[in-house]
Amino acid sequence: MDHFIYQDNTLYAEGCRVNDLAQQYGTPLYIYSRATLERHWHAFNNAVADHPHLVCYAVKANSNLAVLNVLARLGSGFDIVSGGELARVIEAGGDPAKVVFSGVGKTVAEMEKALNLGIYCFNVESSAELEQLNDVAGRLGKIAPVSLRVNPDVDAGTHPYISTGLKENKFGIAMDEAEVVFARAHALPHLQVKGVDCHIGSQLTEIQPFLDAMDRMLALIDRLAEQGIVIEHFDVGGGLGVTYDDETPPHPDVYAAALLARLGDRKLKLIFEPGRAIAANAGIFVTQVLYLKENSDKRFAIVDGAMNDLIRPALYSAWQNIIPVNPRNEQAQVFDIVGPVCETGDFLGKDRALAIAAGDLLVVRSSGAYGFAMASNYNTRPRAAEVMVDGDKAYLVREREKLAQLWQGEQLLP
Ligand SMILES: Cc1ncc(COP(=O)(O)O)c(C=O)c1O
Ligand SMILES: N[C@@H](CCCC[NH3+])C(=O)O
Repeated sequence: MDHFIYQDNTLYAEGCRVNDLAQQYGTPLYIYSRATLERHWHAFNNAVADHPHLVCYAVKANSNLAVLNVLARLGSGFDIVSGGELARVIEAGGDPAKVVFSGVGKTVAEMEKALNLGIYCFNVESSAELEQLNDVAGRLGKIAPVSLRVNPDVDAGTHPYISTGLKENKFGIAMDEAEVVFARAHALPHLQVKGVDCHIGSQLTEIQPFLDAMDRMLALIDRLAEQGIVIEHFDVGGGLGVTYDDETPPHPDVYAAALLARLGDRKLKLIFEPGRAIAANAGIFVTQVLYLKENSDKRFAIVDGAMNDLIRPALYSAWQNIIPVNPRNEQAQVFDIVGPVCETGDFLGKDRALAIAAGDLLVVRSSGAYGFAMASNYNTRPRAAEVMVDGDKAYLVREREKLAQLWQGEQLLP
């Protein structure tokens, strides 16, 4: 069930009118639906049913504290990639014992913090990181739980910028080195080998690449067992795609069933790191049309939201649906929806057929993941406010930045 639907010619976010939220909090504005976040998380968690597992929401997709808090209350785990994300998970009430720490560049300070909090596992991405983690753990008198992220060299069939599982990508340990690095991890005194991890990319709409990666990982796990290295969990990463346009990604039930079938009778605990599948369609981005403008071959709608707020169209040529909050019963015309930022790449959508006038509100759908999380202050624009709706209530979960806040900590020369 969609929680962003029209009633009486006006768009609602759950029980709240988007017009009212835009009026109250101003635009550009992100709106998230608690019910959708919960439904998506349960869809994942229920898909794996009673097989031992942990759903670790990928915080990078949307790290708003209220979003994290909604998921923490469901008992979610979290996949983090920085000390900042770890701090936010803790602030939001997340359980550090359900945190996995991914990323190719963990610093000593981040390792210390995570060890002191007692996270579930470090997903280690190189031999150098492994040695560093062993040293840090030894210094703190701790044993670091580790999983090695192995690069399976499979083509995820997604945008090259968000494909991570090919051998030319910077992520993970090469398959042909994996056994040597596992043996080293096993031998190091301040590490405990727990798992094998892989993540092959984002916005995957087919199951096959996941299964190809899994087959390679399971073969590795079997070879490790022969060497006496017992693996407790297999972290399948994130990457399950969503529908932005006409994509038909597998439902979590189908995806999980396919993975479980591949597992056979192995007793491995499964860890999932979904980000987009939970957050993308739980959020919308609301922007107001400032001006309409026409030149000899293009019609533009200049809106108050821009690439600094939502960079996916500019960065990946990503297509996200753009709809009016109050549809007009008039002839549609074709517009490029562009922001005020001084870049030709500053567009939210191109060639969209819409009936609109200055002052109208537009919604960019599927903006809950990699929307606000990738926002910047480019062109010294304050970042948008964020609102969470819960039935007919709405909560401001992050204020719009004020210009003065942008200058916090900045100084003139003496
Ligand atoms: C290690 C890791 N885990 C999980 C994710 C989340 O991916 P997605 O949002 O596609 O589920 C990412 C991002 O691609 C990632 O790099
Ligand atoms: N930011 C990307 C996804 C990257 C996933 C992070 N590993 C997107 O918006 O599609």
